[in-house]
Amino acid sequence: MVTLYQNKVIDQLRDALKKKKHMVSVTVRVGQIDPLSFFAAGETLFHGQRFYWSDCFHEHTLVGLGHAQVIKSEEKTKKRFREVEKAWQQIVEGAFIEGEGPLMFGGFAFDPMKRSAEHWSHFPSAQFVIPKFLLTKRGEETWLTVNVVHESFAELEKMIDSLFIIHDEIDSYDVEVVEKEEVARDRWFHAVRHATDLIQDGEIEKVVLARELFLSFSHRIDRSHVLCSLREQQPMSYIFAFENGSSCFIGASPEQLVKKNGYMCETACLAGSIRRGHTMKEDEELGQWLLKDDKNRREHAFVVDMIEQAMHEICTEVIVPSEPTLLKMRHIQHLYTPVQAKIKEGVSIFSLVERLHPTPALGGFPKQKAVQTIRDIEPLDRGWYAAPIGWVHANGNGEFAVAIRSALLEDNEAHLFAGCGIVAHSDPLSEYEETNVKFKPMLLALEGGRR
Ligand SMILES: C=C(O[C@H]1C=CC=C(C(=O)O)[C@@H]1O)C(=O)O
Ligand SMILES: [Mg+2]
Repeated sequence: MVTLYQNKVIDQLRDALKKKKHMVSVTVRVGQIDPLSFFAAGETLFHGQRFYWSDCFHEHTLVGLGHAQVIKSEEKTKKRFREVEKAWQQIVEGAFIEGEGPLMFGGFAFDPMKRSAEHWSHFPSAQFVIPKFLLTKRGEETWLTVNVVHESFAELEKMIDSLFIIHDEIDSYDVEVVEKEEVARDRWFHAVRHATDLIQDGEIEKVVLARELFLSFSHRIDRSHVLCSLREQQPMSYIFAFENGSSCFIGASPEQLVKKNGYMCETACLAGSIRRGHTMKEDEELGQWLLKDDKNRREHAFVVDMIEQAMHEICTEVIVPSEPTLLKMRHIQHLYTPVQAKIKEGVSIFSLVERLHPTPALGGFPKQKAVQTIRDIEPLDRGWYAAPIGWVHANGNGEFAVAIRSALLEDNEAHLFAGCGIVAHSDPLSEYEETNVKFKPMLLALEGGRR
């Protein structure tokens, strides 16, 4: 099925390629296409090379298919942020751009110094991709960007045609859990007690400890179905998926790391949690309790203080509300303080990410000691969990979320991750319960249910 815009994109590409630049990026306006159908349309041709992103308002959605170029870093230090930035600048400088321009999507490992698990082997210290096909939906408008490095027209035409085959609604999904294991449960409890000892001895003030659930299912996990459930069930979260080889990192995170739009930037402090109530009255009472609870307010205050300080170093006009409010997701409510600022001249989105990661909502406080403590006592490899994931446009704008409430999928298996902020008066059992609530969004989406 060849439509008007498919012809248009091919014609524009034909002209653009005459410019003999390293990469050609052409964007055309297209009609209404559901981003998830587009993701599903890439299943055969681009399996292992797809990504999906939608922001927490579900107003800005990106779907990438295929790899025009890939930026990878195995650098174990902060240099990885600059390596990625440099490689991206070179690509943008060498590109011929017609229309919106290319963007890249990808993420970073939480702590490249602690890499051990085989299941994370497809996910390096940093990896970003410039897709061959990028669908962008903002509000009611949709664009298709085609990025070409070395591709024949015949191949391109074939690919484009295959992407516009209309897919039926993604319907219900029948899978059963055949195995469920709480990975290193006892060692996690031990780590929490160890952390509270360190805090009480004054060694450290806060540390976030994560645990892992391993699940295997009766059938291969269908990534489009999981995204569809997440999109339906978590309307206030960033929805993301990043395929790499046979693995896919996927999730629905309520936590923004940073957004840059020209000179303006936003970030958010999200820490301190309680479940949702069964009735409106109970929900309201739980929320009020959370707003006043000392232990949760401490967890939250570390994040606000660190982010405020980091922002003052690279921004001006930093606005931080004096009191947190509640951010209510389907299963959980959090203490939430949004932050806005004006970025100083020359500060890129990469420097913002480098400065902020990991905030005390994911690492702890002080930062270096917290990361070292996690490295020493947490019984798992976080891989890309709790690390920055997001996009950067050729114009320097971009947005990153913190990849929590997430899972790593391979075939019929899933590794789920959830953590909690440990402070002086943390009770191991309540922290354990808190992580159980944080597992729920992914569990529900994987099981395909509607609880
Ligand atoms: C580390 C996670 O959550 C963080 C974000 C919000 C609230 C948190 C908390 O209350 O402990 C955590 O700091 C996770 O979901 O895996
Ligand atoms: Mg907590």
